[in-house]
Amino acid sequence: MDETKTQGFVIAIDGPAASGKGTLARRLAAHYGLHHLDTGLSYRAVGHAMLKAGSDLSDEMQAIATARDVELAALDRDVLSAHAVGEAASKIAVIAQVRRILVEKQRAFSRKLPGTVLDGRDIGTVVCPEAPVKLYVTASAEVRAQRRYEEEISKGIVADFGRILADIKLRDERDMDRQDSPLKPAQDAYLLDTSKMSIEAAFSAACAIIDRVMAENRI
Ligand SMILES: Nc1ncnc2c1ncn2[C@@H]1O[C@H](COP(=O)(O)OP(=O)(O)OP(=O)(O)O)[C@@H](O)[C@H]1O
Ligand SMILES: Nc1ccn([C@@H]2O[C@H](COP(=O)(O)O)[C@@H](O)[C@H]2O)c(=O)n1
Repeated sequence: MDETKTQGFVIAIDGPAASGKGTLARRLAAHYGLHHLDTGLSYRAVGHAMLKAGSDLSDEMQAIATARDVELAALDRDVLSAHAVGEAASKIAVIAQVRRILVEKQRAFSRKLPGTVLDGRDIGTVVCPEAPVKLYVTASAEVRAQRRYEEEISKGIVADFGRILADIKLRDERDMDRQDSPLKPAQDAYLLDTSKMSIEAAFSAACAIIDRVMAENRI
């Protein structure tokens, strides 16, 4: 990585819920020595604060004010990982002004040197459309539900596969069908269907793409 550059190298990763984009983003950031931001946590922070305050999730003014207070450096994965918080996040994520506020903060983060990995739903399309590497990570709804089910079981949570699958399908619908910044692959994104790939295989496939782009662009 060239440390004299003023614009960092950005890897943009998008994909639906439980597709493995966060796992991949963290591994890639560690491997390439880049900063990582899970942008889903910023939407979760708004949802969490609204739930905690007992606010109606459709109260746009309250959601907008809450989004202004979000500090990316203070996002706590453990606090924000609850299922109900994810649901709340996807509801407030349809509010255009909330998105504008969070996207500005995410863009500022993306400029960190020597570079960044951001994962979310609109990184390649809206937050960092100029990113030299865009990955769209996906897997079938059934595979994603199975992974989430195993994750919950491993944490000692009583899990119900049917409920998880139904929630994943509902979340996909909400994220893909919203008017503002719907989840979709950027035109120049590399598609990574990990339905039949291990975490290791997905990581190797992503590295092969990134190494090629870096070599082509002499990065
Ligand atoms: N290729 C894979 N094979 C098997 N399990 C995987 C794979 N990728 C990720 N997982 C597991 O699937 C679960 C979901 O992965 P992860 O949290 O990275 O998804 P995500 O897309 O970031 O989800 P969300 O958008 O809901 O935050 C985790 O338990 C993770 O360990
Ligand atoms: N760039 C993003 C990231 C997330 N969202 C919304 O937040 C919800 C929670 O995200 P997780 O990745 O933590 O599951 C998600 O369902 C989206 O509605 C978003 O809109 N844009």
